[in-house]
Amino acid sequence: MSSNHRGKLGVILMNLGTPAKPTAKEVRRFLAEFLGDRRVVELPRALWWPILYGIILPFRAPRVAKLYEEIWQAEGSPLKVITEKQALALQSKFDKQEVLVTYAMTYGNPKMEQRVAELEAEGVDSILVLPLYPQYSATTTAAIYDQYADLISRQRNISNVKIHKCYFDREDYVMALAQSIKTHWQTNEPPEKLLFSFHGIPRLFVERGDPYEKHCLATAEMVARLLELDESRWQVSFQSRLGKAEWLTPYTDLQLEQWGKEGIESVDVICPAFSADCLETLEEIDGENRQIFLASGGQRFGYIPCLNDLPAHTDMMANIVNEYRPKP
Ligand SMILES: C=CC1=C(C)c2cc3[nH]c(cc4nc(cc5[nH]c(cc1n2)c(C)c5CCC(=O)O)C(CCC(=O)O)=C4C)c(C)c3C=C
Ligand SMILES: [Fe+2]
Ligand SMILES: [Fe+2]
Repeated sequence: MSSNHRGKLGVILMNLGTPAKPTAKEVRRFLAEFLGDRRVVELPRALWWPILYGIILPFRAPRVAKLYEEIWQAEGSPLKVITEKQALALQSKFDKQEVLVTYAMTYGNPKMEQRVAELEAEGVDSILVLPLYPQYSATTTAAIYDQYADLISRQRNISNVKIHKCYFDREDYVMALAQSIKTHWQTNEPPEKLLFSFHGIPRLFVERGDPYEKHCLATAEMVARLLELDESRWQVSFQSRLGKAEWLTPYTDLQLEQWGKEGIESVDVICPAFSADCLETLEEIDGENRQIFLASGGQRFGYIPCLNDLPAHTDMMANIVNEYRPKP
């Protein structure tokens, strides 16, 4: 190795995963893997398996498959299509001899283990796993750490992997969000209310120590401050709850319904916990929740897309990558 050799870094962008096809069979396969993870559902297995296999999978898979069908693109599920674009955009920032970028999914394919093996075969000296979850939660980010722990538990000479835990308060991340909102307001009149809708998690997880809620509130506050928004103009809410237990509140759908009924005419919704548009944003927010707001009296509903492959998002990822590059 020459004295100025920095070492070749592999980068794996990681997101949650998505079904391979919008069919009941593939959605069932995906949900079984995802909802079978103890990080996602903590109930004792003896209690959870009968509910999952007896009720949730048989009823939810065909229903959710139809929703996936509505958003499916020619190249596949939006989450996967966008993650591929993000990896390509990030790769374009680096010489492949120095930084090699790929992506993986926690559930479904491609898996982290496969990508680590591919990158090692390409001769990388170390690997950065970048979970594309700005706000840390045990339900998402820790599941990635578990997969890494499982991988190295089967290795003698363990892979040289670092994982970037979270980036909810990075200046370049909150600036990218603020900029995307400003851009939206250049072509759409700013609304009466801006709603920051984050994916929910059960309240009990937060009570047991998950910092996710704090991270979400911090992100929203930083963005609102950058936009110089008065407190009365913005609000945080949580979406996508599942089951009967209490999740983080206020719930996005109920908040929008209440605003519609109270005479709020215009709302914009942004979903900062999602780094790529997916079922939960395109169908649940831009579809279902739009209808809820309009049906309860609202007049104008705007959806501000995720950061996806926006240049500011790619720049932020490149900044994180540079922080992990070995010094020359
Ligand atoms: C117990 C259930 C769930 C927890 C906890 C949860 C946390 C969580 N999820 C995301 C990001 C995404 N979730 C997505 C889909 C999705 N999420 C759940 C359940 C929980 N999520 C389900 C059952 C599904 C599948 C769809 C459905 O059946 O409703 C996705 C999108 C996948 C796609 O294919 O488009 C993402 C992304 C976060 C960030 C999070 C906690 C912080
Ligand atoms: Fe989810
Ligand atoms: Fe949903």
